[in-house]
Amino acid sequence: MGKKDKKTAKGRLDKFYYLAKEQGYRARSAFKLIQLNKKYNFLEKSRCLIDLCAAPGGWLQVAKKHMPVSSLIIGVDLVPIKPISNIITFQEDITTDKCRSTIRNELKTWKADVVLHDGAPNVGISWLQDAFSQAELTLKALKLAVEFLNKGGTFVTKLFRSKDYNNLIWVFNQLFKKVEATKPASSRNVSAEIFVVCRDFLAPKKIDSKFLDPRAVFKEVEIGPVNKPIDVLHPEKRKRQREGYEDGNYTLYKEISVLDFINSDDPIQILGDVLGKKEFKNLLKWRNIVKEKKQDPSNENDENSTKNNDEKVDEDQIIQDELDKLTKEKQAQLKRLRRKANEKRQKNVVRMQLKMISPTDIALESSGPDGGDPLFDLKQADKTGVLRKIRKGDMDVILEQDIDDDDIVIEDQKLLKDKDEDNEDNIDIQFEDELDELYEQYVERKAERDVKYRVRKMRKEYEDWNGIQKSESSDDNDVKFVHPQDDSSSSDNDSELESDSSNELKEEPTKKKKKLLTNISESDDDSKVKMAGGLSKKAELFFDNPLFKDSKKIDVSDIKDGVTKSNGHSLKRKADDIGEDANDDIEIVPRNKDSDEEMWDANEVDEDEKKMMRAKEIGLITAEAVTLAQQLVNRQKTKYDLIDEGFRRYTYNDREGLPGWFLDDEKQHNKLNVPVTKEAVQAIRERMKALNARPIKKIAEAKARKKIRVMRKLAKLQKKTDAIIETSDMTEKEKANTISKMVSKAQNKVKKEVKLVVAKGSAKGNKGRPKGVKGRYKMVDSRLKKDAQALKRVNQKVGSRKRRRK
Ligand SMILES: C[S@@+](CC[C@H](N)C(=O)[O-])C[C@H]1O[C@@H](n2cnc3c(N)ncnc32)[C@H](O)[C@@H]1O
Repeated sequence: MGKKDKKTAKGRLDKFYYLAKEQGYRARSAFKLIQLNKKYNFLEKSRCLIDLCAAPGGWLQVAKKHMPVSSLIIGVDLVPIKPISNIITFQEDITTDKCRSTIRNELKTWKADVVLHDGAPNVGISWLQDAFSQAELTLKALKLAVEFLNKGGTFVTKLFRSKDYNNLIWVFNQLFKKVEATKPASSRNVSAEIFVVCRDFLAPKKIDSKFLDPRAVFKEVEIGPVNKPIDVLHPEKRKRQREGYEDGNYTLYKEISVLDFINSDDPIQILGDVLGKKEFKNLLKWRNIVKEKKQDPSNENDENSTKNNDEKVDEDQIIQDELDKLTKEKQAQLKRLRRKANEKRQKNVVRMQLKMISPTDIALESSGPDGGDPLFDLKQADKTGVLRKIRKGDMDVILEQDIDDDDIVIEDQKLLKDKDEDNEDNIDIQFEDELDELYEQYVERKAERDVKYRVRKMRKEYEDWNGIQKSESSDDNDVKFVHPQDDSSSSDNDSELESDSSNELKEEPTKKKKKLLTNISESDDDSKVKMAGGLSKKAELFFDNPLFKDSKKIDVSDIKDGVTKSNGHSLKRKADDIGEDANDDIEIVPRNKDSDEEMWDANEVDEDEKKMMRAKEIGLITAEAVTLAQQLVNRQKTKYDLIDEGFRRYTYNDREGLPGWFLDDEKQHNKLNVPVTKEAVQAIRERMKALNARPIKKIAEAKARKKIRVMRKLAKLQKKTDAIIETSDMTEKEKANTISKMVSKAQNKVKKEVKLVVAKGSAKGNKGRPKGVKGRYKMVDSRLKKDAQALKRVNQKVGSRKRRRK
C-alpha cells in the first residue's frame, strides 16, 4: 500500500489520531483504553497491571496516568517498547514460557489487578487466518491472565468478531463473574475488533485445561450451532470483508437438487442454506400465486390433484406462519428501537434548549452504550450527504447507514423493509418529519445566535425587496394609480388588476410579489390605508400614518422607495391622474441613500474578520482576549460556550435615537465586566514591558556608549593638558594656545573616512562587501579613482605655489 493510500485508508488520520498527538500518547489506541476505563473504572483501583502486547506503549501511558502513583506496571511486546519512567518493559513473545517466567520474576510475590491484551498478530494472510490467530493469541493472553490475576481482578482483551468469538466468550464466562463486550467510540467502525472486559476473576482452584486449550475451545465451534434452526428470513449475513466466505465455499451461487430437499429431514435448514433473500421472496411469491389459483373456482377441477399436495401445503403453511411470526417480532423490535432513539433525541433537544448541553456534547454523548456511532449526528449526516438525501425524502439512506455503521446489525433489516414496505413508509415519514423538525429547530437556534447570519438575512430581504421594486418599475402595466371617480373602464381594470394580484398572491405567496394597490375611497371612509399583498404589521402601522390618510390610491412600493425619477411612470403620472388636490396631499421624501447604506453596512459583516486579521498581525492585546484564548486552548471553554455567553443584556443595546449625553455616560459607566485571569493580565504586562523596554534600552545603551567615549576623550585630554601645564619649555601664552587647539580638535567630529574600492574584473558586478575591506567603503571604477587622485594632486600643487608666493 502506497504511503498516500495508507494515510487516507479508513480515514486513518481521524480525530483520535490528532488528539493522541496533541496529548502526547504514542498511539491513538490509547483512547480505547481511556474509554473502556471510563465505562468500567478498573484502573483507578488497581495497584498492579500487566499489559500484554503493549508496543508502542499507548496503553501503558494511560495506565500510568490513571493508576495510583508507584503502582507496578509491566509491559511486554514482540517489538521493543521505548522506555517509560517507572514502567517495566521487555521484549518477548507472550506465547512463550520465557515471557511467563520473566513476568513471574518481575512480579515476585505480587499478583496483578488488571491484565490487558491488545495484541494483533501479524495480519494480512487471510481474514479467517487472521481472526483465528487473534483468537488463539487471546487464549494465550487469558492463560497468562489466569496465572497472574488476583481474585476479583479484571482482564481486558481485544477480539475480532469471528466464528470463534462465542467460544471465547463462553470460556471467559466460566472464569469471570461479569463479561461484557463493547466497542469504544475510538475503535474504527470499519474494524471488526471488539473489546471484552471480564471483571471479577473467580480464581477457581482448579481450572479445566480444556478452557485454555485452543484445539478444545475452537473445535466446539463446528459442533455448536449445527442443530440450531436457521432463521431463513433473517439469516445472519456476514460482511464479506469481516468474516470471509464459508470454509471451502468461495462462491455466492448454491445449488441443491429437489430430491435432496424433499428427502431432507430438515427442509428449513436446506432452504436457509441455499436460498438468498431474493430467492426466498420469489419462492414465497410463487407460493402465493399457486395458492390464489387454487382458490379460483375455475381451477376446481384441479382440486383433486391439489388434494394430493395437501401435505406439502401444510408444511408450507407452517413455514409461512413461522415467518410471519418472526417478521412481526422483528418489526416490533425495530419500532421499539426507533421509539427509544426518538425519545432520546427529544430529551437532548430539551436539554439543549435548557443549555445543559451543546450540540457537540450530543454528538459525543449519543455514542451508543457500546460506544458505537452517534444515533443523531447532524454534522456527520450533513458531511456524508445523508441529510440532504433525507430532506429529499430518501429514507433508504437511514437504513443503509444503520447497516453500514453498526457492525452488529444484521442485514435482515433490509429484508424486513422490503416485505413490510407500507408499514415502514409510515414510520419513515414520521421519522423524516421528526428529523426535519429537529433540523429546522437546530438551524433556527443557530440563526438566532449568529449575528452575521441575521445581518445577511436582512440584507437579502432588502435586496429581494429592491429586486421586486425594479421588476415592477420595468413593467409599466403593473403600476396603476387610479382616481376613485375614474371612468368605469379604468375601475374595471382596477378590479381586474386587484383580483389578478390577489390571485397571483394566492398562487405565489412566497414570491412576495406585491401589487400594492390601495383603494382611496375606502381610506376616505375609514381614515385608514389598507394594503393588499400581505404587508407586515409594522408596515401597516407605518402606512396608518395620517400622511397617507387622504391619499386616494397609492402605489406603496413607490412610497417606500421615495422614488420620483426611477419610476418614470409613477408619481408624475399619478399626480396627473389624481389631480392637483391629491398631488398636494402627497409629500415626496427623497430617499436617503446614505442612511440605507448605514443601516445595511456591508463592512459590518467583515468586522469580525478584520479583528481576526488584527489579532493575527499584532497578537491579542487585551487581558480579556488572552483569557478567552487560554480558556479555549485549555479546553475550559468551547466555541459554543462563547457563543452562548455572547447573549446577554449587552447584546442588543440599541443606541439609535438616544441623546448624546446619555450615550457618553453609558460609554463611561455601562461597561461589560469580562472576567480575566491573573495569568492573562501577567502575560499582557510582560508583553507591554517588553514592548516598552526595547527602544529605551537601545537608546540608553547608545547614550551610555557615547558617554563612555566622551569620558575617555576627556581623560586623555586631561592628561595631555596636565603635561603641557607642567612643562617649563613653553610660555604661558603658548601653553594656552596649545590647550585651546587640543580642545577644539577634540570637539571636532572625526570624519569617518570612506574608502574607495576599485571594482575590477569579476568584482565589477559584485554587490557585497569586497574581501579584506573594513569600515566605510565606496565602490568606484578605475577612471573615477584616477580622476580623484589627479584632482588631489592638482589641489596640492596649487596649495604649495600659493604658500611659496606668500
Ligand atoms: C495494536 S498493537 C498494541 C497497541 C498498544 N495497546 C498501545 O496502545 O500502544 C498490537 C501489538 O501486538 C504485538 N504482538 C502481536 N503478537 C504478539 C506476541 N505474540 N507477543 C507479543 N506481542 C505481540 C505487536 O507487536 C503489536 O505491537
